Amino acid sequence: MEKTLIINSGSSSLKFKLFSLPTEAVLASGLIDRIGIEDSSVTIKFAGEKFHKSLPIKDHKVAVDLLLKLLVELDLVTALDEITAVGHRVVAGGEYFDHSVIIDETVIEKIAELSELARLHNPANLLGIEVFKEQLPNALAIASFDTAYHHTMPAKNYLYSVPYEWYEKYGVRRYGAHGISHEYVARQTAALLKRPLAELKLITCHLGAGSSLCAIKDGHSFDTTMGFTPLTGVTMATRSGDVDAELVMYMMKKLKLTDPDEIVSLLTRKSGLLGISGLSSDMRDILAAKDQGEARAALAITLFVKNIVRYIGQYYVEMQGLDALTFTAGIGENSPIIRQLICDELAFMGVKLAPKANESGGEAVLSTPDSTIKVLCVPTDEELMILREIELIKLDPTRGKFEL
Ligand SMILES: Nc1ncnc2c1ncn2[C@@H]1O[C@H](COP(=O)(O)OP(=O)(O)O)[C@@H](O)[C@H]1O
Ligand SMILES: CC(=O)OP(=O)(O)O
Ligand SMILES: [Mg+2]
Repeated sequence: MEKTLIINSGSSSLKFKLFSLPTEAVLASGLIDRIGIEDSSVTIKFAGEKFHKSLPIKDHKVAVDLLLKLLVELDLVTALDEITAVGHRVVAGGEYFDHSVIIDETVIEKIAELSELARLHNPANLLGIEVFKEQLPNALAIASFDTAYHHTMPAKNYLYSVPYEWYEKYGVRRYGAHGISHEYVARQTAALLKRPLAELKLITCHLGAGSSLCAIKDGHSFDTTMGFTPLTGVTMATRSGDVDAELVMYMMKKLKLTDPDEIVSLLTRKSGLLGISGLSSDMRDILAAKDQGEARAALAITLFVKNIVRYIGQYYVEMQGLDALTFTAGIGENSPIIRQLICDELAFMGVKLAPKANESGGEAVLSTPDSTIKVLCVPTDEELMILREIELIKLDPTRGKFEL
């Protein structure tokens, strides 16, 4: 049987799905969770069974090695070379990549070159690419980019108000991220609402360790909260979201930092929910701490919600209307309380959640029939999107060609 493996390295996790083609049946799916923090674990579901183990997973290298080992140990493959194609999610594709490509040396070089634009992700993505290339030299390997979906944004939304030459010479612009997820979620939203996607004004809220919102109009990405890098936009697990560029210089002086990487690292790894709460980067821990009366956990949640609502307001005006708001990713899919807190701020606009539907989650409409804007939950499936890219490239390999 021909097996296709899709690898999705997020900032806090490594997810994978093993598919059989042409049926697209999921043979196994797994999550290596809380990479680099306490209580990390691996969970793999296959053939009605569930394998779960808690173990320290300090970085993505350990996670990839563990995945390779478990694929064989759990008999998900008898030999690795049963896997004839591998799809990798890559976060930063910059101006180079507006579609999925077959991975070759030039593609690898460009992904490495773009590492500065996604420091938590591209190095981890490359690691997965290199390990699987070594283990499966004959398998078709493709890369699907988070940024590709946002290539449709108009200049007014992707340009910063900085000297235009910075864009022309250095590619300084908003690239966004999570595009594979936003696209999937938008399609599912239209399907659930039984309306053509092109007619809908949507905001998809991808709320995970990394979080971003996307305004979708005329069936395409119109605006998004992440920018030149995935550091900006809303409050994230360890990322600051939007800050004033001047505070970077100011804090470098105050903290006597000489290397700019150090301050970016503090904004990337020590800020967000972790920075505000001083407790954890994981929303599950923050919610539990809030229930225990921890004031800074409550404050972290308030900031998280406020920043999301601020962008919903912005996109409502930019699109001149809104048909639906869809929640996805780790927090968006699994936290009724966060969905409720966000929708409470929109109650004045006539947004109403149906409590039972919100509690149940899953792929569903969560709002009441009289809500002015539909609210939905759609569990994301970045892996299925990447699989579909592989299927298209197999049918027509010219689709996956990368030319500079
Ligand atoms: N039941 C839950 N309630 C609240 N937050 C959750 C829940 N389950 C997972 N999360 C959050 O989802 C985050 C991971 O989201 P995910 O989209 O998988 O992350 P990644 O950005 O690594 O792809 C975790 O950091 C955690 O904060
Ligand atoms: C781009 C990004 O932040 O991805 P993730 O949420 O998977 O970390
Ligand atoms: Mg993710």
